[in-house]
Amino acid sequence: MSYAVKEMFVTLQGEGAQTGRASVFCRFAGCNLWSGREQDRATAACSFCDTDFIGTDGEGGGRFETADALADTIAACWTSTADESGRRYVVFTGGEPLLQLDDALIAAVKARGFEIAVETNGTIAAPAGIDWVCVSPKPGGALVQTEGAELKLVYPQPELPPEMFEKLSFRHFWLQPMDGPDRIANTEAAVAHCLRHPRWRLSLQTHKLIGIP
Ligand SMILES: C[S@@+](CC[C@H](N)C(=O)[O-])C[C@H]1O[C@@H](n2cnc3c(N)ncnc32)[C@H](O)[C@@H]1O
Ligand SMILES: Nc1nc2[nH]cc(C(=O)O)c2c(=O)[nH]1
Ligand code: SF4
Ligand SMILES: [Mg+2]
Repeated sequence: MSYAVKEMFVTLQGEGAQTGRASVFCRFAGCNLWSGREQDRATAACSFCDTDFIGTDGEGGGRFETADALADTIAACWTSTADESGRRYVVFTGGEPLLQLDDALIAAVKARGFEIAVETNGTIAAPAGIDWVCVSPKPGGALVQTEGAELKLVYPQPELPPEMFEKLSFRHFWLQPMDGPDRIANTEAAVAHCLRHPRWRLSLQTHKLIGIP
């Protein structure tokens, strides 16, 4: 199958337990919970998205006809900045990456020495072979992927109180303040929740704080 990639770049993972880690970000085009058009935002299943994932016109984006072609581009992206001491790491995100990430692409990036992470809304089961699954539940999408490395709940979402998720099989439980007009109040509320409920830790979008992608 072919793959539609909005953009690809090297940066530090900004969120969750892998914060600070050098990563290739491969952002797939398209999502199952929002069209990506502003006129559809209010009625979308996920309405607070901070990302442009429409099309393939971003930096490093494009259409890739084969898994090998995309994996070669990911590997070239890594070597454009990192030395070859190993620790190759690719984060598949989007949009919703599990609409496109398949066994062939997993095998192709693994063959090039990458550890694989995915950022998903949890509405599609993750294929085998992903090393780090981060699930971020959304109100308009039934949760199918109920285990993984970390659950990162954007906070607050009145329909999704943190208690709903505490029994699920994740190693880390994060509250990430919802960015947007209420970011400061949302951050205060997330801090207050983490203080009262120590199972939850605060995840800040550190890349935004320091102005990197
Ligand atoms: C753009 S999404 C793409 C991956 C996938 N569709 C998902 O929702 O997890 C990447 C991460 O950003 C988070 N995110 C999106 N909009 C946000 C916002 N306004 N404030 C904080 N986090 C946000 C998502 O919850 C997810 O953890
Ligand atoms: N630096 C950085 N870290 C991130 N972690 C998750 C992101 C995403 O949009 O999926 C993201 C992103 O867009 N940039
Ligand atoms: S599910 Fe993820 S990519 Fe899709 S609209 Fe929501 S935050 Fe954005
Ligand atoms: Mg982002």
